[in-house]
Amino acid sequence: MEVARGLEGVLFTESRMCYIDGQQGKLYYYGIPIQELAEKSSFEETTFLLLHGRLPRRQELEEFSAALARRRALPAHLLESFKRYPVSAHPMSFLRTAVSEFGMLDPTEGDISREALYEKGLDLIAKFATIVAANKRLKEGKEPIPPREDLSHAANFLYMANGVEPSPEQARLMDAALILHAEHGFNASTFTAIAAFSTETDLYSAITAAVASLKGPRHGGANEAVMRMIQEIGTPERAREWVREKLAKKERIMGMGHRVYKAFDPRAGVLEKLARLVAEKHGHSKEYQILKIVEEEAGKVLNPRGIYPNVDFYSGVVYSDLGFSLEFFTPIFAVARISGWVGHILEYQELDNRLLRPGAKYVGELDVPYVPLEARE
Ligand SMILES: CC(=O)SCCNC(=O)CCNC(=O)[C@H](O)C(C)(C)COP(=O)(O)OP(=O)(O)OC[C@H]1O[C@@H](n2cnc3c(N)ncnc32)[C@H](O)[C@@H]1OP(=O)(O)O
Ligand SMILES: O=C([O-])CC(=O)C(=O)O
Repeated sequence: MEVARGLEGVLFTESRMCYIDGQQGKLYYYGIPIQELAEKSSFEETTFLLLHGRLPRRQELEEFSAALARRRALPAHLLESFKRYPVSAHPMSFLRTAVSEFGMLDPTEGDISREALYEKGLDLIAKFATIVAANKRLKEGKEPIPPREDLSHAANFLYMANGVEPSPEQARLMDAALILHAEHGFNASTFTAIAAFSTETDLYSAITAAVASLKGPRHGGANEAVMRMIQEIGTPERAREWVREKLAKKERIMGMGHRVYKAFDPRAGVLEKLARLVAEKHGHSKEYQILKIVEEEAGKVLNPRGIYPNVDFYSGVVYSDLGFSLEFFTPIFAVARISGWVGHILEYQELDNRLLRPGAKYVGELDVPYVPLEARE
């Protein structure tokens, strides 16, 4: 049997949730093009789609949105614990620990019946935003702000994070970003969640594992790395030379390249437009200009090899504009992706539900004699 390095090209299950055409740069959630969802949908509606496989009717959407809103507040015990987490911790470590601790507070933690999974999933989807916003406030030396039920998920997230009600335009930007990041097939973190869940572990454990996987700079952590790259480059004038030097040293340009897309990631296309909008309107033009030059200069070498900007390339410019420092970029990704993780766990349990256990080609020796300790060289 051939080794599929990095599991590339391996199909391990079926799914209806997401279709990616990597050659054409197209993405669909349950068959709906991502651009349409980003423009017309809301995080709540897209989450309903990911959990139910279809768009909600008006009343269903109202009830679903209200159910999420009711679940936003965190238990007092968890809020107290947050104050004892190290302030210096990375927000992804904070989130990973918070999800794990939240699981310990659930007396029915291990119930993985479909109904329980759905309810616990809704709880996590609602609470991720509250956890990340509370962490932001604590890092800023301020008290966490309790959620409001009268705001949309995106608007309430910004309200809790920044302490002021966002403008409709800001809420719309956050909504679009959350929709764009909500789902992407069997990326590393979703696969991690499924691998964990396939052992019939509890939902919190599977999601804790997924958060841990998203943190890595080859995956969700790349959005933070892109902003660090912008800071290192410093000025648009330096960008071309920086890229040439980087590529000459065979180093990677963060936010570019993808296992599946060999064309422009359609999400990066939408985010580029949003980043341009905030650059023109609100003065993040330096960051945006640097990215445009990096995209062009690196593209000369990388585009012919099928390497283009991915979802993590332009998102940070939008998040900065919404008041977040770079350490919070990956947690914002998680606030969105939790919907995809929960959706996939529900789907996997229904469609497949088999233990994941790949193999490796053995390349070691056999029947190696056991040498007693005294006799070893
Ligand atoms: C939400 C997301 O997870 S999107 C991805 C976020 N990650 C990043 O932006 C990090 C930068 N990108 C990368 O590291 C890669 O493109 C990955 C890990 C995302 C996907 O790569 P893979 O499909 O596994 O390809 P692999 O790592 O084998 O690279 C193939 C070749 O392309 C090159 N390459 C891939 N990405 C880049 C890049 N960003 N810059 C420069 N070269 C690159 C590699 O150096 C390698 O070259 P070689 O064949 O000469 O050794
Ligand atoms: O699909 C992947 O491998 C990574 C990605 O873009 C995502 O998780 O959004």
